[in-house]
Amino acid sequence: MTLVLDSCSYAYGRFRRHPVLEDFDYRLPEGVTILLGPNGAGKSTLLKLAASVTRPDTGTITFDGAPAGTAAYRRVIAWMPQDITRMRSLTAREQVAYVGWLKGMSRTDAWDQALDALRRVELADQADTRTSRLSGGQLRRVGVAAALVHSARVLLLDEPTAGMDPRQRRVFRDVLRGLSSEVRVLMSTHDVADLADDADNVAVLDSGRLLYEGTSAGFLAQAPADTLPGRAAEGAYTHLLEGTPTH
Ligand SMILES: Nc1ncnc2c1ncn2[C@@H]1O[C@H](COP(=O)(O)OP(=O)(O)OP(=O)(O)O)[C@@H](O)[C@H]1O
Repeated sequence: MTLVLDSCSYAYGRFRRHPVLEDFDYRLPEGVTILLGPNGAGKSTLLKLAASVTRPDTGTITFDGAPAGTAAYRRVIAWMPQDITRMRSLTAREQVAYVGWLKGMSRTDAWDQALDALRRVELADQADTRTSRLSGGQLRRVGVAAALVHSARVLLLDEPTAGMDPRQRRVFRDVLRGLSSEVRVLMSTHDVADLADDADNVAVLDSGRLLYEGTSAGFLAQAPADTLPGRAAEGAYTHLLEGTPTH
């Protein structure tokens, strides 16, 4: 029972001849999977397709048989976009509750769970602050809270730790560790070293192709023998990219 992309292709409007993803197959494994890849590799596009905010040109996306775009699918999938919108007149709690309501929660549940989700990312003290007044890092925590509010089965997080200070990164990692084992996470990041150790799985995307997909241990084992201690994740990532003709 998971998120499955089957033979998906997608190209942006004016660039039909250059699809970002072509005949792309992916099955989200259990646990936390980090999605790595250089700028422009297609990570955000993949996450947007999986979140059903964008439809593939061809191919299918399903969760437990429910097609992307249906209410049943949207209810179990949470998405944190790379650029979180500041809903100007809304407070942090209202913005998180609004996402919960859009996902089918009752107003009361969404309101209650919003505060709980803000607590989990240590932002409860800013619950009544308008999102237009929050810092960039605080806004990302609102984004994480919004992904947590409706108890989704799959969290799709686009660079969730970008702009967070080191303490908040740690809080975020604790949030990941505290998730139920039934929740699967796919999150893009450029923080290879930070997260490869915490993730169960790693996927490396380059020019719309998966260069690696497997366990974190298998990923770290890709590092060349002369990699400096503590640099295995960076070594593995660089090695995988350098092994392709485009780099
Ligand atoms: N709205 C858009 N219109 C046209 N092309 C786009 C659009 N968004 C992304 N692209 C192109 O699609 C490709 C993949 O972009 P995408 O944002 O998915 O990459 P990414 O791996 O998330 O990159 P980054 O690490 O910089 O966030 C890039 O070539 C990008 O220029």
